[in-house]
Amino acid sequence: MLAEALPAMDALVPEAMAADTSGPFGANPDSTGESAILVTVRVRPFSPKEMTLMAPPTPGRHTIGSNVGPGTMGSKALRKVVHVIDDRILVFDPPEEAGSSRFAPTAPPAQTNKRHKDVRFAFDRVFNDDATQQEVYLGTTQPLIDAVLNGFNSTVFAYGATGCGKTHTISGTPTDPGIIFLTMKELFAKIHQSEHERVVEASLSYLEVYNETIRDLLAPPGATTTSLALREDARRGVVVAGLSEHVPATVDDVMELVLQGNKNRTQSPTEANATSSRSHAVLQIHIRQKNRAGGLATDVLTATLSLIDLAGSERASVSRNRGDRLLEGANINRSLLALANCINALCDERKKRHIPYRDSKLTRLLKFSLGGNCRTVMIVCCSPASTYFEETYNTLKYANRAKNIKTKVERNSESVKAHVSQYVKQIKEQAEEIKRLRAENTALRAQPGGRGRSATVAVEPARPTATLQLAEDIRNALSAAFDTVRSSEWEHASTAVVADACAQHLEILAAARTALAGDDTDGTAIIDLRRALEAATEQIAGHRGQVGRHLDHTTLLLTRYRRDTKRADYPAHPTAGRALTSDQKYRLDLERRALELTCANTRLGRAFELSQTLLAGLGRQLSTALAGGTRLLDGLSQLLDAGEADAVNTLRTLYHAALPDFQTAATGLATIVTDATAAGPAKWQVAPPSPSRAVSRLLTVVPSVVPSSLSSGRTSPRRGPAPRPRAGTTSRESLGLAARKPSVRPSRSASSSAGFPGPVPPSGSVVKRPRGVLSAQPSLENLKPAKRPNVTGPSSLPPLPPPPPMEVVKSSPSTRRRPWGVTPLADGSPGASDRSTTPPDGDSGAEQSPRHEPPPLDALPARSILKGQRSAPSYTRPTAASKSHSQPPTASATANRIRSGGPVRSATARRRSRNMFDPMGSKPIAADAPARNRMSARQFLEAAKQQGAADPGPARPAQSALGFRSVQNGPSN
Ligand SMILES: Nc1ncnc2c1ncn2[C@@H]1O[C@H](COP(=O)(O)OP(=O)(O)OP(=O)(O)O)[C@@H](O)[C@H]1O
Repeated sequence: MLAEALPAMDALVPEAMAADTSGPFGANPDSTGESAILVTVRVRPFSPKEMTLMAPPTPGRHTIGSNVGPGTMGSKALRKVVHVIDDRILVFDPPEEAGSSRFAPTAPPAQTNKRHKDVRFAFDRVFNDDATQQEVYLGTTQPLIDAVLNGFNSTVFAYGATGCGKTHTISGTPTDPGIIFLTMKELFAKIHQSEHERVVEASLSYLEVYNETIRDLLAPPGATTTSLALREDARRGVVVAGLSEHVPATVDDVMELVLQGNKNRTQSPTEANATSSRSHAVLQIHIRQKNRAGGLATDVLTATLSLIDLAGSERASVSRNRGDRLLEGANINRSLLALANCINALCDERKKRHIPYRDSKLTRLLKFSLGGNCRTVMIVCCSPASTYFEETYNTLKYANRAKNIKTKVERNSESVKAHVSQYVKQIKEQAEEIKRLRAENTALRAQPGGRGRSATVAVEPARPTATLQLAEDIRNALSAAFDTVRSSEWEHASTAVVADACAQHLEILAAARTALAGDDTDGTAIIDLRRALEAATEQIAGHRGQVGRHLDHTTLLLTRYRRDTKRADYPAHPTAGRALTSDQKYRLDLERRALELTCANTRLGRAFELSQTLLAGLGRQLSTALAGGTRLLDGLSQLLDAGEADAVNTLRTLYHAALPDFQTAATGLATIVTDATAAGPAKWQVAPPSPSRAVSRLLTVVPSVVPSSLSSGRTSPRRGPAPRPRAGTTSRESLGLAARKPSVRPSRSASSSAGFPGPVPPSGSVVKRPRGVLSAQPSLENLKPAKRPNVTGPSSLPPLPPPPPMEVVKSSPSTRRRPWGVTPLADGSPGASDRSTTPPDGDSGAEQSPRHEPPPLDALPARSILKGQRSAPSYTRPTAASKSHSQPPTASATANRIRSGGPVRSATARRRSRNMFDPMGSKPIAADAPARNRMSARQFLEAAKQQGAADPGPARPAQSALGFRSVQNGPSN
């Protein structure tokens, strides 16, 4: 009859309610990761007390307790206010007769004046009073177990008025266990099943919220149990500080802990419920799992399953509580009201911006279950009796509202990159386990009948030799299958490591390319560098493609081989199940486990070995990069030695752009070497290579290359115009540095036709940089013009002749000559200007400045020019006294030291700079490269000679060997 009435009932259900019933488990997230809270209702049977107030008893009706007698009908007569229609729909307070007529259409309608609410509710699942614990478990919590094992947080909470069956549903009784036990049983069974593939760690905590304080229900003896603090953690959500965590090994351990916690839970008899829970109890199981087979990066899945038994709401008038009970009741009601407010706000788009979670401890605890990353199931418990009329109605209303709450579900997966030292640890652990398993197996083999095994395994009568043979065959098949797997895994692991390295390489190159992208494109060397970088990127991308394909292939092979191992195992054998003794099965299990571990170990070993090799390779690459960097620095310092203003400005920019890359490379190198060192010796597999000598050497020089200001928030280089010379100093022009304004870049043809800009030092002279240029190395902002005597005001000065990039003094080793305009201080360091200083040879005729007189060109060895002040006599080398208030070493000196690995330049470095003027020094110079890059020292001198002879005029634009033009404008009026 009920079934006949159903279509009619369906038609009566409002659309809005019916719409939410799609799919029994709305807890599954949709494509946006949103998951509606699954709301289920459980109607408990009438209690014996309620039964006594009811009449007449319905035959076959379920009651709580078996010795319930028929009740009497009177003024206090109870009626049933909740009618379950089907597993989705219930009706609250239908008119008794109308309700009856609905269920029994043939019955005549009775007359009644009483108004009934007659509200129909649709939920994701409705359990009638005859539903068993198992049914409730299957319909609510069971689907969450897979979710938890897949890394999704999940919560189940029971909600309802006092005495409506929340504790019964969540905890149950020893004879009729509830959701906690059933969940744990299945969870642990699943963990056990996957133990060969995954390492699963389960821990458990149990707390109660009593009178707005949080107490640990499983606190170790002596530990404080009261008032634990709640904290919010961005990663783990809400965390209770100081809560004890327990690691149960079996489901029995879990039950023992839960029972112990329940004993500690605050429970008191009330008018409404003899075993009323006076607190909200929260049991949390934290699962953390990762694959046994370690790879380069291991995915770690974490999830928390919370099972919550809320305290029930109660009306003081009904419960007639006094004293402590009254206070408890008030607190319970307050927190449940806060919960109801949160539910309201979560369902109301206008209020969604502020959810009042902070109003109670309970709502703070449930914050992520209601509005966060969690799949949530709400079990609403209600009594069918009319004594609970208001409570049940309110409960159902809130439950109906809660259906609209959506949580955002995300998988808690984090990828943990395996450190080389982790491989070592894992390999060691697994090697020990293999050893132990093999030893156990051997011991078992040595004892026919398997009597040596643990007492838990029953001793079975010896089987005929045929079964022994069968076991042996299976064992051989297993070994063979695992051998294939092992070699395949070996290859797979290698490919995976290479693929990973490729990806990292590409990342590094991409970063370098981005860094270069913003550079001054006029520097040909930079353009070439960028091209080289792009070519390398393409090459590696191609390589990665190949490796990727290979990886796919090895993955396929591996899957196939692993399937073969399963086939070789004894459960797959048609007769093995019956023929083998449990001892034999046990041994085969051991064998399989040992083989699995051997495979994993081989794979790890391979990954470790390859990682080490790649790290060493990367170290080498970085050291090459650093060496390239030092050559770049060297080139820059040479250009700076040339003292041309445009070159200085451009190079300053380039130089500062290069420094951060340099620092990154240096830091990367340091990390690699630290990693390689930290890995420690892995004697049984491969010894980690010690950092190469080159790498160590580079490490020692890195700090001197990267200015300390960079590592501690570098002050940004001055990129604007150079500081104006202070009054009393000579203008830039007078120092031979070009004015900034007319920074016209030369065309290529102009640059090739232009020659050496200024005079060349005479034979037997050494070239000295004007004091102040590169005075503090390597940051160019320290570049200041040397102080010159303030001869006249700028406006009265006639145009100056082109200034020399370097100052020249005689290079007689015995004679220490001061450069023009520089007087050594008493301590021997270069000092103030001194016009009275005897000018160098050949300077005597110069009216304005003797230093402008070109010395005989051919007298100067090319090396002297190219090396600048490096070959200067002791003047440039500071004395002990000057070192003490020390200038940092010059850029070229540092670069030189890095390049040569010490204070002495290598023969190669000297030869290179003698033969070819390649400021970047990092690439072979192509035959068709621009002339400025191909100019040898000899050509350089020739050009300079011609230029010097052809046009010594003072106002000629100067052109450096790199093509940067220094425009000599003369003082402006
Ligand atoms: N489905 C059911 N089947 C049999 N007995 C039930 C069922 N639900 C509840 N009971 C019984 O009803 C009584 C009250 O239930 P329970 O203690 O679980 O209520 P509660 O909602 O937890 O109350 P409180 O909020 O006060 O703790 C208990 O004796 C319990 O065994």
